[in-house]
Amino acid sequence: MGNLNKEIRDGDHPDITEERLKSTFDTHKMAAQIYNSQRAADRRNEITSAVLKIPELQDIKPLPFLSREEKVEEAARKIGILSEHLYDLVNVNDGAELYHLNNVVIGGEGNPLALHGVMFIPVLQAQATDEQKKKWLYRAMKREIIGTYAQTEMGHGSNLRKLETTATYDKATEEFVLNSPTTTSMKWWPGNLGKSTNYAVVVATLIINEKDYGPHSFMVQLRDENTHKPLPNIEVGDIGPKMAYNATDNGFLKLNHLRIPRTNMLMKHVKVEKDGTYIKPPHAKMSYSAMVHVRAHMNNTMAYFLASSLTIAVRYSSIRRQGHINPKEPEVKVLEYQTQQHRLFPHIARAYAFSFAGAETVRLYEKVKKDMESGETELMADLHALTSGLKSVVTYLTMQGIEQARQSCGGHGYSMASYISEIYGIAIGGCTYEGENMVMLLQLARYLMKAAKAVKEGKKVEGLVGYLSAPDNRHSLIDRTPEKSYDTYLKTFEHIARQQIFRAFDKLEKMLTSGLPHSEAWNKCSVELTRASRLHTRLFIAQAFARRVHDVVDFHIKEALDDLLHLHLNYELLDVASYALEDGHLCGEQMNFIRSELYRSLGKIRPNAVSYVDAWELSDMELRSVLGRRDGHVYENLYKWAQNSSLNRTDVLPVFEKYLKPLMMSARKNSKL
Ligand SMILES: CC/C=C\C/C=C\C/C=C\C/C=C\C/C=C\C/C=C\CCCCC(=O)SCCNC(=O)CCNC(=O)[C@H](O)C(C)(C)COP(=O)(O)OP(=O)(O)OC[C@H]1O[C@@H](n2cnc3c(N)ncnc32)[C@H](O)[C@@H]1OP(=O)(O)O
Ligand SMILES: Cc1cc2nc3c(=O)[nH]c(=O)nc-3n(C[C@H](O)[C@H](O)[C@H](O)COP(=O)(O)OP(=O)(O)OC[C@H]3O[C@@H](n4cnc5c(N)ncnc54)[C@H](O)[C@@H]3O)c2cc1C
Repeated sequence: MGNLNKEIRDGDHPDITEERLKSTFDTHKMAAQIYNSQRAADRRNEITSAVLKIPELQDIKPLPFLSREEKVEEAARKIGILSEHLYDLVNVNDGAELYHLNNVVIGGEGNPLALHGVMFIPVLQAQATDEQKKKWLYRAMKREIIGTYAQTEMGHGSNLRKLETTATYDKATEEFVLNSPTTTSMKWWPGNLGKSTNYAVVVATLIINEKDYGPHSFMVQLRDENTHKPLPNIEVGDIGPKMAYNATDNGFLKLNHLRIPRTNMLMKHVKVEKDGTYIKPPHAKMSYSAMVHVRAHMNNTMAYFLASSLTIAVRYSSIRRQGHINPKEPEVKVLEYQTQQHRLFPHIARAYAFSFAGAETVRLYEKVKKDMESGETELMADLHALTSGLKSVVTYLTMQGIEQARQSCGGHGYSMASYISEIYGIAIGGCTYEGENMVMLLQLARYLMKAAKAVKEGKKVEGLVGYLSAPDNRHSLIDRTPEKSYDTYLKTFEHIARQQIFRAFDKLEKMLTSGLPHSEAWNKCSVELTRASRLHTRLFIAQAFARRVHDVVDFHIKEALDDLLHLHLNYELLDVASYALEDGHLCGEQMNFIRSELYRSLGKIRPNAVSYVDAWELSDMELRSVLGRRDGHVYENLYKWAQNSSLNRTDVLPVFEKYLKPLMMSARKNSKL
């Protein structure tokens, strides 16, 4: 039998090899859990190996040394080369393969086709008629045209019903007139809108006979297909540098009474007839499908960002030696410190948890997508509630985890050589895009309040909120849990979520009964409501993790995942325990039990720490991190990396002659006086 950890190679740093030799599980088999099948895990590695053989696809230099213009150009250059090799490298119908190829070759900072694949094609697939698909979708798939999804405006992103861009139907010419009447009505933010795309699905408020029908989707050609010049009545450009994503040209768009044919409205589910008759869709929110698509996939992309930063931090922590635990022994790896373990290991568990919750979400999303094709919309509300909560909780916890990973690398974590700050910048965009987190938590809260009302009225609720009708114990039995049975833990999470959901519900009801209008009462309860949404979502994540561990067959993988789950449940419970202490569901003694289980878990995870992150099988090319190098040879490569700095091109910079020398000369002269 070979090594269980598949990353071991001759010549690696002995400290990291020592870690890998301790692995109790096969890291490639674990990758099959993370990526949902052995085949998917194999394909990732095959794609990486194939990419490594194509010299033109390698980074010209480390990305942090590129200017914004160079980043945009470099991403576009690679997209060009990739298109020559695409069909040899991946199955183009497999989103996960495409996503992986993008991460390896280009990375997370963006590329000219990012929104084309993530939103433009999905919105056409879901909302275009067959005729419209023939006209645009197939051309888009062949990349004859490049598009984006232009919804957010300078003045409105969250509140779609107040979008100011109008699409007014002109019956006489059978056209829509698209107009941005104010500065705040300009589209502002859409990815790749600024410079790369020549088409966009524009979301605008539909007006027929002066009646407002709310947001609808329209296909708009922005630029000439040959010259790429903006078409008449269109102003378009880049919105400038951002915290991260700077290889992406997020853009603005002003439409000046632009006329488009009636048939450019996406009409699979909703229609405007020639005479202006409006035929409503089977479900009012069907046109929100592109957002739900991204939200459903965000658990996995966030898990990936979190796992990337943890891979960097854990590998580095295994070669970084500083300080002593036993003064008679050599300096220890910083990974030996309990504080370092507590800082990193719970986030490793979260990355796994998000990936497992993500797999369940994508399954539900695929089902709802299929249902919608035949006009069936029953599960749309469930999916919207689930993805709204997960999107918010997962992005927020990912942000926390990445920042802990950065800090755990000390000073070198702050250098772009770690690349963690870039990953952080990219990931935290997710707290905002696809629905600002608070706004989305409040969407889930609407669903939870409906369920709570039903339960109060004596009705039985099922599915994701089924636990609200289930029997509850007055006191948690957590310290009477047999090993490897997590039922009592999950019951405690259920109790906490249930209590908070009913607390918010009762508060809201009381205000409504006192005569407060619903929207005001809602606002006054909104902090409690968002807490309810978070706790419900964290319960779902814990349940999804437990369901996955339950289903695993391989003994060693199951055991390793079980250790992570144990850590996860204890850590997360401590984080939310105040809710259960308030009503005596948990007592002080049980808190001590949870804490001691948590510390025991850290020790259990420690020998496998490097293997848990190695199992994500993130290559050096995609990590783009000196600290996270697979071989552990960090220090000599940090020095090499710094040589890329343009400041090192000459020994003396012109600023010396210009500013520093006069400053010092004058100081010296003055001190002689
Ligand atoms: C590992 C990965 C493998 C493969 C990857 C494969 C593919 C990759 C796919 C995705 C990639 C993932 C990540 C991306 C990576 C990089 C990201 C790059 C770019 C980022 C792109 C970002 C793009 C954007 O940001 S687009 C703009 C997004 N904007 C928003 O989200 C706006 C938020 N606001 C809203 O959504 C709405 O305004 C609202 C929902 C808040 C309110 O809507 P509305 O005003 O219409 O509400 P009401 O009329 O009051 O109605 C409320 C009722 O409607 C129900 N509702 C709302 N929405 C839905 C829905 N979608 N479905 C069902 N029901 C819905 C709601 O529940 C209310 O119902 P109730 O009964 O009345 O309570
Ligand atoms: C990296 C990035 C990429 C993006 N890409 C795209 C894209 O491709 N296409 C596109 O169309 N858009 C895109 N966007 C825009 C993005 O979708 C919006 O910025 C996002 O939906 C938030 O809306 P907003 O900016 O209006 O926030 P605001 O709503 O102005 O948020 C400001 C504050 O107000 C609060 N708030 C607002 N409404 C409520 C409420 N009802 N209740 C309680 N609190 C509230 C929020 O919680 C927040 O704290 C992108 C944004 C980013 C950062």
